Amino acid sequence: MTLPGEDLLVVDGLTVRFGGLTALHDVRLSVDAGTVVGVIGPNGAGKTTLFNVICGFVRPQSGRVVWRGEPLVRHRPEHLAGLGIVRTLQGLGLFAGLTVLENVMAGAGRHARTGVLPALVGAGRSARDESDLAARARATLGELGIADLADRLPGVLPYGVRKRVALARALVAEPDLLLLDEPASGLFAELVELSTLILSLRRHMAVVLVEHHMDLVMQVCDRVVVLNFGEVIAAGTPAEIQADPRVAEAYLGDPAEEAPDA
Ligand SMILES: Nc1ncnc2c1ncn2[C@@H]1O[C@H](COP(=O)(O)OP(=O)(O)OP(=O)(O)O)[C@@H](O)[C@H]1O
Repeated sequence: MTLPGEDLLVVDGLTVRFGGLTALHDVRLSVDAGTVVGVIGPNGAGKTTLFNVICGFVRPQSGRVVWRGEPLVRHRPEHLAGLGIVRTLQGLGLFAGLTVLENVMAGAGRHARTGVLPALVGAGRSARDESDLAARARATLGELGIADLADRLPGVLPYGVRKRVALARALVAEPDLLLLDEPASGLFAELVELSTLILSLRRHMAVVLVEHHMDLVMQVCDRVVVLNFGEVIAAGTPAEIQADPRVAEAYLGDPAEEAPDA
């Protein structure tokens, strides 16, 4: 158990190159238990690459990811849930042939005693495990206001509801660190609820939030890290970031983006 205020995750001097392109250059950040850290920056700044390194999808040329004081060495995405780290995907990644409830149960991660495939069909879990997990999955759907949709297939549901299902699947794993990849995209009416939810998560886990929606970032984050062309150009509280001229300048170069003081 990591206590509030302790570094849960440290990203130390990460550099990632794709051919001649430097996607991340000497990136450092740390995430304390019980905090929400925002990672923002214009398109192509390196936010997704940073998540991909933390998750083990991309190997850095140099630098390291330290989890609970231990460097993650050759870790792979499938090991993450066992470590207590869960990521939501921009593309949602729900299983079309499984109900909402089954999709959420498939996220049980380190609490499932078996691998993903047996877990999907329920093999290898006792009836007791199965019913405990189903109860937890239903409770999580209830917290997100969609318990009544447990038996539906995700494909027939609106995008905003599918996003909640994907979030429920991440939360049912009870991670210590949740990597949230653009949770607000495609949501318009539900931003207040989303910010309330993210703030409530801090009681149980740390959150790293990649998000273009600046109102949400500024409302929910304890600290914000700003990437531009793969480098950290600013880090601080939301108020410090909003007042930082380097940040405004980075966004002004990209009129399609929403600047932090918008
Ligand atoms: N697999 C890859 N191969 C080559 N270049 C890549 C690869 N992944 C990312 N890049 C490049 O690395 C840079 C950083 O991309 P990344 O997707 O991390 O940025 P981002 O901040 O997440 O952008 P966005 O906000 O548009 O999602 C970009 O120039 C991108 O084109």
